[in-house]
Amino acid sequence: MQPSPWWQAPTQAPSQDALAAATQRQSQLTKPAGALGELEQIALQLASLQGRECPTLQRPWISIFAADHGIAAAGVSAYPQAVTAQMVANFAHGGAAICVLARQIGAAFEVVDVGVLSSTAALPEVVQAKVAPGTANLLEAPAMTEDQCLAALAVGQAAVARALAHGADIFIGGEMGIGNTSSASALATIFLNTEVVQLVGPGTGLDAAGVIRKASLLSQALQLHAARCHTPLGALTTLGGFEIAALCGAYIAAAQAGLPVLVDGLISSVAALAACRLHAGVRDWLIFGHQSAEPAHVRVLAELDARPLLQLGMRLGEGSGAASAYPLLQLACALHGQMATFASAGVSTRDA
Ligand SMILES: Cc1cc2ncn([C@H]3O[C@H](COP(=O)(O)O)[C@@H](O)[C@H]3O)c2cc1C
Ligand SMILES: O=C(O)c1cccnc1
Repeated sequence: MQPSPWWQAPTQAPSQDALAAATQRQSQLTKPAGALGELEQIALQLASLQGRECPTLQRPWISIFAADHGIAAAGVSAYPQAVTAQMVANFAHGGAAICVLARQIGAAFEVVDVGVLSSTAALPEVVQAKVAPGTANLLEAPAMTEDQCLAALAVGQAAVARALAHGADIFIGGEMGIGNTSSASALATIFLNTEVVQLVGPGTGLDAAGVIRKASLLSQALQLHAARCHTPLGALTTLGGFEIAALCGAYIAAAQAGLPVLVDGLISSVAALAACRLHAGVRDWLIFGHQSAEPAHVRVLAELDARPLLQLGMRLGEGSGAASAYPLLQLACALHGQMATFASAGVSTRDA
């Protein structure tokens, strides 16, 4: 008998005792019950994930997974495929939006080549983990083989191991891959059991005609591959990108290690949905940073029963929405841990 794969191993269980203690504490803080809204919920979730009444966050970690997509050859992006590798260099040199955000929030930052078409080996800052130089064009063939998909999942697992070795207390995954809104929309179509035209959007900035063409191409690809997409792993293998599979593997590994995850936009959320379909225990460990302007995101978030913290009209990826939401998590922890109680401050309670 084959041993079970690592990604099926148990995830950690959030602490119900810590949740109860944090809920009790929150009821005593000097504010009307519920008045801090989602910040209260975030503090409670983090308490249950960290197993203590008063959670803190000090060491955020960001891994950006970069990979190319064969379907980019069909002109489904507003930008050329070469931008993937060019942006990897930009990440390595600290010039991308996520690099600025990482510095602002004091996050450790790495970029991982999990499948960029050209070599990134000349950039010493880039973690070399290339599964293959880009996926196949899913208009013609499955994006990857199952072995490649498993290898990409393991690239995410290895990133979480580096985060843990660093002492990270929250994991942010990001992605870079021209064409990956196509891959993500196709995957979401399968996971949401809907029509691709309901989900497809402009990505980097297609015009209306471009979006219609993208939907039509993806609809063809989904017809071609329908028989392969009946299992979560089959769908991920057939329609995914290497960076999406790596994010998926990272989310599973984080949940197994008890490391909270802050999820980014559409592409990251599709990877999170794939992770939850592969392993339902992942969901407890996910916090959702923002709702992207890419139209499919709101649907994917609803499927995950997620309430994102921010809605800023961002549609970048790279982990940027998650990194932007991180300061709110810190504020939630500070409020929860530092506010006075009704008793300590001598403030009358509601029923007094
Ligand atoms: C300069 C530049 C920087 C980016 N950073 C993230 N993306 C984002 O855009 C891509 C997905 O959109 P589509 O499917 O339309 O290609 C991904 O690489 C994503 O991370 C970028 C895109 C560009 C052009
Ligand atoms: O929401 C995202 O992750 C996103 C949207 C558009 C382009 N790239 C990423």
